[in-house]
Amino acid sequence: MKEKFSCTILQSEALTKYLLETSAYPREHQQLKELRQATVDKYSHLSVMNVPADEGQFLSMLLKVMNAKKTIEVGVFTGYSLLATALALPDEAKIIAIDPDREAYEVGLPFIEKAGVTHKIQFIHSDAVTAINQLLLHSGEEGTFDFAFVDADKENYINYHELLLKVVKVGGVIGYDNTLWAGTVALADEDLTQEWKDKIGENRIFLRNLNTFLAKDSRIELAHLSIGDGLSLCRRLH
Ligand SMILES: C[S@@+](CC[C@H](N)C(=O)[O-])C[C@H]1O[C@@H](n2cnc3c(N)ncnc32)[C@H](O)[C@@H]1O
Repeated sequence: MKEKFSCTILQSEALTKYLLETSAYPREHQQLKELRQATVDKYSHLSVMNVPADEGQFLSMLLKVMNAKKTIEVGVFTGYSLLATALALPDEAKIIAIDPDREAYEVGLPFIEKAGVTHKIQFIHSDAVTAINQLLLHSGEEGTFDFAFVDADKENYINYHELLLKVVKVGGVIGYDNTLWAGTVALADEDLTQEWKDKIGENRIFLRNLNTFLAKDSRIELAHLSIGDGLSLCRRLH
């Protein structure tokens, strides 16, 4: 039987709604709420690109437990995960945020400003491979970042991995978002309707390749989580 298209990887849409409405939305920061709503108003169905509130809260807790002070964000869009990160980090923190789409970032910027965390963020208007290479060549900051969050072009995740393993310190963590790609990484081609195929494109294949690669990579400790749309956490070992 062909699967019906759904962005949730939980058992049902109702369970996703329950989780968000019971535990996540009541604790969501006011500026995160407003940023999410502004994203829906401006981008309608593309607003699903924001990480969901429960994942934002997970990232926030992880960063605090790690005592993170320096992070890099690859793929910003309107900045939901960026704002969640900026709110979690201490005042002296530094976040490098990279995206070739400045317009989307500017949709979220008023909420980042209202939250009083703009001073922690350095936005780089660029594709991330170029920007990270520049950072590695010129900044002297190689191996100094506590955390990297990647939520961008899926075909480049494997390239980001090589670069970011140089950017994060030993013991630092890289998070790759969407690594279960709405559950489609587990489906055979014949299980996919045309609607699914149109929506998921080739990303399912890129992410499958990434998942297989990360599972074998002895340079990292891996935790592949079924939160949001799948989140792979990679801790640099040496
Ligand atoms: C899923 S959205 C990020 C959503 C964000 N994490 C949030 O919670 O709002 C993906 C973003 O990746 C960006 N992107 C695409 N190609 C990129 C590249 N080569 N380098 C950096 N960012 C890229 C897109 O412009 C888009 O804004």
